[in-house]
Amino acid sequence: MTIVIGSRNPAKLAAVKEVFLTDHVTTADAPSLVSDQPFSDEETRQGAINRAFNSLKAQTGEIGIGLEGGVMYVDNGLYLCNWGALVTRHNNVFTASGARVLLPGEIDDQLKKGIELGDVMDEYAKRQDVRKKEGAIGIFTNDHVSRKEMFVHVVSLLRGQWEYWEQQ
Ligand SMILES: O=P(O)(O)OP(=O)(O)OP(=O)(O)OC[C@H]1O[C@@H](n2cnc3c(O)ncnc32)[C@H](O)[C@@H]1O
Ligand SMILES: [Mg+2]
Repeated sequence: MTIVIGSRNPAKLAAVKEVFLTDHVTTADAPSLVSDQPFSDEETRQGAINRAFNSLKAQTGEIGIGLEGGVMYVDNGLYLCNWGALVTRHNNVFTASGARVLLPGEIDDQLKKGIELGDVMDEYAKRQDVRKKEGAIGIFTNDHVSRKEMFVHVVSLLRGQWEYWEQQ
């Protein structure tokens, strides 16, 4: 079985390989068709769904997976939010979201200026490619949960739903 993932981000790729216990994962340039920095649950989820559909259009495979990172407000606090979508060749869609953590006000201020979280995090943490490694979630949880681990949970939720509804 070949899985197509709509991203070349290594944290996302590693999560899919770990959950599906396979190296038959190909990466595709799959547009999310939402903002580079989604700002709500709805927009982030839609980005994941679009990436999943577009990855199966770009390359042949049994399932397409889209993983999208975004942020959202709860009251006045800006939280990290992440969504995943799994699409089958019959166009059935399964979705799931990831853990949320609060981002500090100064990150919120930078994002309001239109800078992407990935770039803001490198500057804030004085590290490079945070988005491909521990992620903002790793920084703000003192490395207890990495971006890959967070996506492992999301992809497990996708795989489990797909098995429940289609593999029995
Ligand atoms: O190559 P793609 O798959 O697009 O990977 P990406 O790192 O850009 O990730 P997303 O598009 O899913 O996320 C949208 C933006 O939010 C950033 N982002 C989301 N979650 C993050 C995290 O945990 N740490 C750092 N940046 C994050 C990301 O770098 C982008 O600027
Ligand atoms: Mg991106």
